[in-house]
Amino acid sequence: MWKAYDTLYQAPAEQRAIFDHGEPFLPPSLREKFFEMLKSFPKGVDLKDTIRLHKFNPDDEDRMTHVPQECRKLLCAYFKSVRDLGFQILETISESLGIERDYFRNVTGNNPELNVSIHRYSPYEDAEQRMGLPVHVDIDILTILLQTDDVEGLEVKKDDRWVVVKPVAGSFVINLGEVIQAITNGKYRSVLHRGMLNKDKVRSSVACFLVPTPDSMIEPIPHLVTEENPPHHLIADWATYYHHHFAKALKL
Ligand SMILES: O=C(O)CCC(=O)C(=O)O
Ligand SMILES: [Fe+2]
Repeated sequence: MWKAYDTLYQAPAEQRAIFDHGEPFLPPSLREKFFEMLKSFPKGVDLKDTIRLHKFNPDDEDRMTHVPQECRKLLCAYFKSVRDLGFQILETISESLGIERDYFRNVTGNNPELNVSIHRYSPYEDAEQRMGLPVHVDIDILTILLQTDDVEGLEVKKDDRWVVVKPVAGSFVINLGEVIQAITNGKYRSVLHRGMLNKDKVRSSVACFLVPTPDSMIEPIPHLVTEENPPHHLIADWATYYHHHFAKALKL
């Protein structure tokens, strides 16, 4: 994957403009408001560059003519494996809940498409302004994250403290997204996290997001809803849920 990363980042601006979705994966109606909000973010935000592949279907290599030819095969092979790993983890979670193995995959529309964020965090001296990616939870089903082996930066909130997720060579970080939390009615929780800059090294990460199809209903598994534990989240199709999430985040 790192070879493909280099190819993507070395691509000339005109070519990058074609394959890079550019802005975050937002509902179109909220884009303007989001960009306004971005202006108020701390300076450190400018020190992260992100290439975004939106609705990336690794089964569709032949139709991927916008992606640099030299890394097309590699990207498809990598994201196919990563998607499979994600589906396997979902099956394991299903087993732990006593539901059919392919429950999550089915209720989220069996989506072959992924969203991908390929981050490059530049080094930054000023310790006060080190954040590259602001605090958030992933608004997807599940995220499979590859990070540079030897540079720390990812932090998760645990018991009101920020804890560094130390890179382990040859491993992925798995983040549960808000969709898992909604479907399991809080039994599995998504975690607050952020991406910090390093004082003297570049840090890179590749986040692969499993997402529902727009018309999938996001609703809790019936046996996880009780009188004491009513539904925690909005029950709606994914397009509505997604819009609602960002509207709330942007305080609309
Ligand atoms: O760079 C990282 O380690 C975090 C990336 C991330 O959280 C995201 O893209 O949602
Ligand atoms: Fe994230």
